[in-house]
Order: sequence, then C-alpha cells, then structure tokens
Amino acid sequence: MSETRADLLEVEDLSLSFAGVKAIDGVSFSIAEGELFSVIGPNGAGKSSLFNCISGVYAPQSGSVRFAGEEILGMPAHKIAKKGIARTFQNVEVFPAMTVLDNLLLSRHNAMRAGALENMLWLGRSAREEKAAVEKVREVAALMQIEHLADIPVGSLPHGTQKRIELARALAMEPRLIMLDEPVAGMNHDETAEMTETIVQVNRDLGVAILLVEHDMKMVMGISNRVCVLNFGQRIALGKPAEVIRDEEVVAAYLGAA
Ligand SMILES: Nc1ncnc2c1ncn2[C@@H]1O[C@H](COP(=O)(O)OP(=O)(O)OP(=O)(O)O)[C@@H](O)[C@H]1O
Repeated sequence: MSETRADLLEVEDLSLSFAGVKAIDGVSFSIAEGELFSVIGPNGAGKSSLFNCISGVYAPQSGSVRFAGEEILGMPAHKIAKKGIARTFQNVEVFPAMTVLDNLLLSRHNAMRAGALENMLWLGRSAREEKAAVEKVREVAALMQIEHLADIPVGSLPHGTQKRIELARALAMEPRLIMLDEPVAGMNHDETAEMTETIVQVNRDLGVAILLVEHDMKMVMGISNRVCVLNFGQRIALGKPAEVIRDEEVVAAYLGAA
C-alpha cells in the first residue's frame, strides 16, 4: 500500500457511553483510500460500538467522523450508506425468502434511489436503467462466485454462502468503503479461506477500502495493511500487523482476556 494515499475515513476523538459505561473512549484513527484496515480487541473492547457509530446506528456523545472530507456523524444510517459506506452484520442480514439476485438488486436500489416506496415498487425506472442494474449485480455475483445461485431463495443456502451474499449485497451498492463485522464468524476452515481470499480480491481488484472487525487473529494479521487494537474502549495500539502483534500492551490485553 502506498503511504501517500488520501484519507477516506477520519475518526477523531470519538466517545460513546451507555449509562456511565464508556464503550468508546476518545478513539482516533484514519483509513486511507483503498486500505484494508482492521480493528481488533478482546470481548467488550468497543469494536461493535465503533462500527455502529460510523454507520449511523449509535449517536456518540463527542468526536468526529469524516468520510471523504465530509462530517457524517449525526447523519441517518441510510444517508451514510448513500455516501458510499456499506456494511455487513455479525448475524447474517439478508431477505431469506427472496432470491439471491433480488437481494442484490434491492440493496443496489436502496443505495441508489430516493424514496423508500419507489425502492420497493421500482416505480418510474426505465427498462434500460433496470437492465443496467441487473448487469451490475450479475457482475458482482460473478466476482463473489454466487452467479449460479442467482434464482435460488437465500434462506435455503448454507450459512457460509449467505455470508458471501451479504458481502455481495454490500458490493452491489458500489461503495468506497465496506465495513465487515466478523465476516468469517461461524465458518469452517474452507469457507474461511475462501472468504478471506474474496475480501483480499475485493480490496485489491476493486480498490474498495475495507474496515474489518474480526476475532480470527490469523486472518486479520495475514491480510491487513494496518491494525488498530481497542481495549476497554481505548485505542492501545495502531500499526502494521507485525508491529501490533509484538506490542506489550496488546499481548497483555489478550492474555488478560484469556
Ligand atoms: N446497547 C448497549 N447498551 C449498554 N451497553 C452496551 C451496549 N452495547 C455495548 N455496550 C457495552 O459497551 C462495551 C463495548 O461493547 P461492544 O459490543 O462494542 O464490544 P465488542 O468489542 O464489539 O465486543 P465483542 O467482541 O464481544 O462483540 C461493553 O462494555 C458493552 O457491555
């Protein structure tokens, strides 16, 4: 990764409390355009809270989150998504009764269109526009190697495949940043290896920046450009994987949590 790339996401002095419990305590970091950046930390360190602040689900008490130079803190989640930040969830969030193709199309329409009703009914869309949308989501499906499943209801597919579909839904929005919340959780060895390769491919070939939260340390250390470590809501380390893994405070935090 070049060191000269511009910052895409800038998180500054972010703090979030729940009834006196500091879930995030003055955290700052930035992610460069096209970077693969991971956030790790023991259980309860604040990783999910951080995700939820950036994507507009939680409203932190203080701090700033800028995306492509624009303050996004306080914006509703759907507006943040439209700005170019897509996310996946710890638990698979797909529409199980809908086909793979329709799941991808709906995600794309939600990102591109204005009104919710119009999204649902696809009103006023020209046939050409619709054709372009189908072409785009088929392209994404091919990249994610789920093209052959296009007409199958998502709910009937295995967990690992549903996780891939969730990532494909995020990609269908053509984001500049994808936030992945434990993308290999619950996957077996082969599924994990496949998903890891896909994440690297999406980052490298599409140039999409990735913010990854994951407990699988081997995966994180193997693919990240930089890693940020949280403990009790605070940033205790930030750097290249080889630096972070040797950091005394990081080692102590993980041993303490073991
Ligand atoms: N909705 C909430 N209400 C109250 N406290 C919360 C809420 N969400 C998180 N917390 C608290 O904030 C702290 C950080 O939690 P968070 O879920 O962000 O950690 P995490 O690093 O994602 O943990 P895990 O790895 O277990 O998912 C914890 O002390 C947690 O109990």
